[in-house]
Amino acid sequence: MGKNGARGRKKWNRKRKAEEGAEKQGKERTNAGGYKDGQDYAAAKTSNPKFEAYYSLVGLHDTRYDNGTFVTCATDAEKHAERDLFMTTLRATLPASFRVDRSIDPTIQKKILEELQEYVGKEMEVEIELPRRSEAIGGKKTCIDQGVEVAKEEGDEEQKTDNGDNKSSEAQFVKRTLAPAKPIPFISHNDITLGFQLSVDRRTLRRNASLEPLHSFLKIQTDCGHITRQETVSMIPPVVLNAKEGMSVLDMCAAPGSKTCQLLEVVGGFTSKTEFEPHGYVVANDADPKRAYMLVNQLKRMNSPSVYVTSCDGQYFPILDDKSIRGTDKEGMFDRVLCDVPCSGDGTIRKNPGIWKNWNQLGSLALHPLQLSIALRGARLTHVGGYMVYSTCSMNPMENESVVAELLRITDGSLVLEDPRERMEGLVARPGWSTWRVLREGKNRTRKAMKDWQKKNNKKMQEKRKEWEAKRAKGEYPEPQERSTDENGEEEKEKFTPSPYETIPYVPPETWDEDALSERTTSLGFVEYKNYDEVEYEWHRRVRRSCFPPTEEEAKRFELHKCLRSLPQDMDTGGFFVTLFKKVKPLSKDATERMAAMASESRGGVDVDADKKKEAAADKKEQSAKEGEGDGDAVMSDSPAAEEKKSDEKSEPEEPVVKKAPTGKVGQHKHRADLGDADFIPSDPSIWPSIIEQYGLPPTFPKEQFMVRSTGDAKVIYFITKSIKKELIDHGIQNRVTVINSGLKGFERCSIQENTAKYRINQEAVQYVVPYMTKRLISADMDDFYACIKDGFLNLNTFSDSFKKSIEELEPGSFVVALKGYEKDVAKKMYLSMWRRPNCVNCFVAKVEMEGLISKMRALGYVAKVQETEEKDEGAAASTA
Ligand SMILES: C[S@@+](CC[C@H](N)C(=O)[O-])C[C@H]1O[C@@H](n2cnc3c(N)ncnc32)[C@H](O)[C@@H]1O
Repeated sequence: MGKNGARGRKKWNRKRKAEEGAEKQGKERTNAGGYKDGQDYAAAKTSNPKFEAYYSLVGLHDTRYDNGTFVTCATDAEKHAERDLFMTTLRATLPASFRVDRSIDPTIQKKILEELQEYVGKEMEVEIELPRRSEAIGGKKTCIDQGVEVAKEEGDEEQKTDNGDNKSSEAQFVKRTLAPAKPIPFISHNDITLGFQLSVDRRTLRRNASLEPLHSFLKIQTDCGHITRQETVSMIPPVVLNAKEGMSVLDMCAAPGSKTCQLLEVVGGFTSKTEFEPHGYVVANDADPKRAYMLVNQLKRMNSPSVYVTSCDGQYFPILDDKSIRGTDKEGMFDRVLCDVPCSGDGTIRKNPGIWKNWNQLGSLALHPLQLSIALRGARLTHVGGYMVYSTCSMNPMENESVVAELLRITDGSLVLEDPRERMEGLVARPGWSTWRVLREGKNRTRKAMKDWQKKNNKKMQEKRKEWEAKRAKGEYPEPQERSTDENGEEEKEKFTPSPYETIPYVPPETWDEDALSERTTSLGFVEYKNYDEVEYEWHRRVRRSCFPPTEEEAKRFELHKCLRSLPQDMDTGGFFVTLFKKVKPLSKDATERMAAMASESRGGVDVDADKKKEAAADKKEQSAKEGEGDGDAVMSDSPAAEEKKSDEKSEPEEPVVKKAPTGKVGQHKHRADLGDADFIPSDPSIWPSIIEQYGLPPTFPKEQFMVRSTGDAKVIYFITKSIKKELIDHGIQNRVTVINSGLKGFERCSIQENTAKYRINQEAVQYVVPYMTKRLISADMDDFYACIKDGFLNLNTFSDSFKKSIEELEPGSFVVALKGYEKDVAKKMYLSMWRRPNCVNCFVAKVEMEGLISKMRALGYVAKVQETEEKDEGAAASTA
């Protein structure tokens, strides 16, 4: 592992730690620059000369939106306007957006949408706190000001107080009218729009007293899984993937999991009314086990058994295809594969202002091979006839079109691009590029080197800037500096010659003439290559052949215009890139070999070698021990080396068979039973007779689907869906990847149950047990059901006589209460896991689920008695007044 790789990993780790820390404390994310979401935007530098010069040269501002299509800018003025729009949008705060879960019960969904309309369907009068230091950067208004201005231009009087010279640290407020939320038409189901984009950012939503009712409504609905707060562009890849109920989906780089949730809502749905459990599933994988654990937390609120969370390097995700899986002999394991790969993320600059400071073109070049390798593995894992989506939140062609083009080149006709635009109403996305320029930064300046240099050159730099500003005021632009050379005529690498353009704010190009733009990038230390032959030998690992644009003939064949490329100004979002591939035939042997070679070459932030070496040693040991035994790994052939081994049993494989795909940090979390490599195994048969007897479960009860983790003392029994068990677990996936989590808790052992079985029913999977229960299941009307949804000991006298009587007939211990009329409605899940004590009962339901149940009851038309009385009192008071 090179020095840079290690440094890169450290940076990733720091970022992850910050995210995870925030997640733990229930706080929002902190970005690399140390700014919290929305915090102190005004203080963040929203300019970066290299970023701006690079994107101006590569042609980011060369197209504009005109009457529903994108056209090439014909004049410099049009390019200027495009650039201005781009920069202004990047400096404005990002509107908050969310979507309503499409899989929830239609009655509940309708009620949520009605309540939402009351909050966001009309203009809202709010008081907005202006940023404390809102002095404009480069003469522009600050983000918050602009965000509000978009909603409505009024109250300029009040605004002046803060936009002028006022640098007071007192909070200042202005009254504003916010525009209604914008529907996101392509986030819909059964012709009902389920996605919304607000006219305020998340920070304003959180901190504004007048928006508190909306904020707490969104919070409660989010906690109980009815609403997901997600960026608009992040919702696009799952829609493009077009998964259906019952399908198998692989999310290769899934954490923190917003897209996994979206996919799960679709595939985890029921295909028929007679089904007890969903047939489809999502395998959510992430190389970093810690992030995979974050994902598990995120998915908890969905209460879905249809997800299987794994942790392995996506480049090594095991290939288990077998004729018996889903009854097909076609290549591939999954109907749909999402490759939302790690990327430089410059499309997220609006919510991560630290990127302004840290943006670096070398990052994109470094990620290119890893992205390609993950996508190639994804292609191999996709069923013939299935679809794969490749997406990034980067605007850089090195991470986007160049990866797509190389993928098409390697797979040589197995993959074709499809254009999803037609079925995505309201989506504004530019065509992908068929050609682009390849540049690299001259030197990877570390932050420390930059700081040292700045310290050293501070005075000099200031003089230069003054000189340059004076020239700029006169309308003259300085000539680029001569590069300093040493006595041998070699460029002096350690001395940084300040570029006249390396100032903040960056000044837009005076002319869009290519030479002038090129001069700017050169002066900022970029080197441009016309073709791969020009790349210096020492740069071959960074600037790959695959970074270069396709030939004319290839470009015609590849149809890269079908890729979706959206810039922030197009829909007032972040920037994104999405491509839809259809797999039309199996990959060639050549492509499969390239895939294996690429994976072993790429380092991608995962110490693949260390694990492979360990595996190789273990394999050797095992192989010699098992000499003479059959090949136990036959079903799970993976690398070409393994396949070769099968076809030629006698020859030694050139590469050892990798048994378990490497993860980011194997072994770090072994102390946690819910992490690490604790597989799902069948439960001990001796526990079942008492459970069956206690809850009156019939012989049809699927005991084999109730499994335990292989470590620990099997305190919890998990419900695993039939398809996850049959298609993944029974096919040995656990031997090949670290399994983080799956299923829902079905039964939990308890010590206080004296007379009855030792296992109580857990609320998580109660809906998969209730349909089989013939004992200890009682029904309650709305009032009694509502009375049960409380913390602590509930006195039996709080219930109606008939319900009290049903409870009294039960022996102490675990039982379930079902809402009358909904006993068989598994999808609504109006069930409560309860505990009977001598004179009282307890409800074993988590607080967030309690809130969800109450909100479902409201949707079903229930008005709680207390609330009814309060409403009556309020009505009476109003009429007296
Ligand atoms: C862009 S994020 C994914 C975002 C996610 N799809 C979502 O919607 O929330 C990229 C993820 O890829 C993971 N990653 C990095 N290298 C990987 C690899 N080689 N294989 C699989 N995952 C990887 C990172 O840990 C990170 O969580």
